[in-house]
Amino acid sequence: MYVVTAAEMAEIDRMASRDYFVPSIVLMENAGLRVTESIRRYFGGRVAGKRVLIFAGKGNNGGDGLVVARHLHNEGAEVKVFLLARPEDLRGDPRTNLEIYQKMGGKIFPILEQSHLQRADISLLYADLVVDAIFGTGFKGAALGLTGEVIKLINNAGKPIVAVDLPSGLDADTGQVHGPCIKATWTVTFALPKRGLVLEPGATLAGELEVVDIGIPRRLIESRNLRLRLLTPAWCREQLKPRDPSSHKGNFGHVLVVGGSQGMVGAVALAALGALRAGAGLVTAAVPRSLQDVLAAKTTEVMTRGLPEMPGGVLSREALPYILELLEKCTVLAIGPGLSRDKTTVSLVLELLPQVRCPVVIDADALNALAEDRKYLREAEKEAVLTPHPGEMARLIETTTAQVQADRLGVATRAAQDWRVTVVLKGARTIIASPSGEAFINPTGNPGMATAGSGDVLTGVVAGLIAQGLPVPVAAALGAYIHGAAGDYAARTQGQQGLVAGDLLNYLPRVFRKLEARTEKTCLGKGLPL
Ligand SMILES: NC(=O)C1=CN([C@@H]2O[C@H](COP(=O)(O)OP(=O)(O)OC[C@H]3O[C@@H](n4cnc5c(N)ncnc54)[C@H](O)[C@@H]3O)[C@@H](O)[C@H]2O)[C@H](O)CC1
Ligand SMILES: [K+]
Repeated sequence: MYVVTAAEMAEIDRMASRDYFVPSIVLMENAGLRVTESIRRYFGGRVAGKRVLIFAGKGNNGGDGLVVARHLHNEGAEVKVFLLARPEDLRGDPRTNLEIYQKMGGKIFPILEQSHLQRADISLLYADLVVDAIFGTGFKGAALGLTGEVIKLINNAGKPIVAVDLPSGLDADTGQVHGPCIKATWTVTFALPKRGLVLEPGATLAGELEVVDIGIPRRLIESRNLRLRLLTPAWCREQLKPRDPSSHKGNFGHVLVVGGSQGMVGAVALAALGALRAGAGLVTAAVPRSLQDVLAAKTTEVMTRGLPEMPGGVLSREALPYILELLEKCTVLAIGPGLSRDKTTVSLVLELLPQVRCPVVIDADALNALAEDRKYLREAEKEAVLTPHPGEMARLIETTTAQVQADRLGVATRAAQDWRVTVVLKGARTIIASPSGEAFINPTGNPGMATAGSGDVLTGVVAGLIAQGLPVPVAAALGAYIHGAAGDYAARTQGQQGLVAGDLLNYLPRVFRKLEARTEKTCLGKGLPL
């Protein structure tokens, strides 16, 4: 499902009217009807007698709200519209809908000064539902003054809130807030999700996300060369091909995992088992020689190799020829889990990577090695996936973690295009950016996954999918979705607090089964329904 900026949505809106002759008031009517339908479902099919407050701004978002008011009024709901503008300030479609609603006897209450807040406050006490139609994609900056007061009043009333198109106060493009913002129970957004609805904190402020069709021609949307998508079960299912009955393990690739150091062999085990759980045919894990037996004991199905090491149990430069020889039989390399930041290991990584001829997944301490010398990133021809968390990303681009988090999408897409790699910027709503400029936002995952080893499992899953022949950016996006969905599954079954990385390995097969079963309805924002 494509995700758009406010400007992209406005352009699509304009073209729907200008080039496809869809009158804007028809789009507004459809938008209002879809919100009304959602509200009717929320009330179990009947709105008669329900007390619904609609807070409307002066723009088209407010216009949508007036359409909702009209239909709910017609169906017998007790509707009050609080208008955050003078009626004469409304123009065009919003004005038309205001006049229709008033003509039908609908009630309008102005909120133009502090004294008007009291009536709103009292009405909120008795409300069954609040409709937020104050601001949509036209919002900029921060909701100050009276408007900010109204948003806080609504949030503090403790009533269910449905946001029209966007929670008011949210930046439609970044998902950031710079002032008061509606905390919606759910959001009904039109045509396509806006970026701010699928990036934190916007994704949380939006509540459950419902994307509704308002009659914008599909051909128009497809003609827009949109580059950002929200990962959905439907998209993931399309990437998973059923297995040929005559397949054998050689058909599903061979992953080589290189990593480990004294005290950090578990990371390699998690990555190697993640690759197997993702469906790789064979997995070899190569670690410092003194750790090989420990690793073998932890990973029955994984082939293990001991490599030359330094005192203290880190890989030495002598490991290079051994790794290159192992790579001759492998389809993909995953390097980094548990490697350590020892300077010998750093020089090994920097010498090895330019010689790797197969796709490579670079994680953890291998990323930190690249932060010491970006020559490989800048110059080498490669098929690589980098899987940094925000701190590793900050080191790679020599900035702060806060700056990475302030523009996750921009940072990931720029790095992917500058270095011609696929970047998986981990964190809430992982971003997957490809060298071609295409990007994905992953809606699955939860804070329970902020636990040691979770990233190692992801590294293995991505490598395991590449091993089976998926294009590198697709494997990275699919891997992120499935990894997060396994975490959602685990959290729903056993809670977030006690979740450990090994649990993800146990839930991966169930996520694949649900996707393969092709029975899942498409859902947004909350991973796979269970
Ligand atoms: N295809 C579609 O998606 C359709 C969308 N519709 C709705 O239209 C809005 C966008 O409408 P627009 O008039 O451009 O903007 P808003 O309604 O969001 O109103 C903004 C309004 O408020 C003023 N404003 C902006 N920032 C601030 C601020 N910080 N403080 C105070 N006031 C502010 C600004 O001047 C505008 O006047 C979209 O979200 C949908 O709900 C169509 O109805 C149907 C098709
Ligand atoms: K709104």
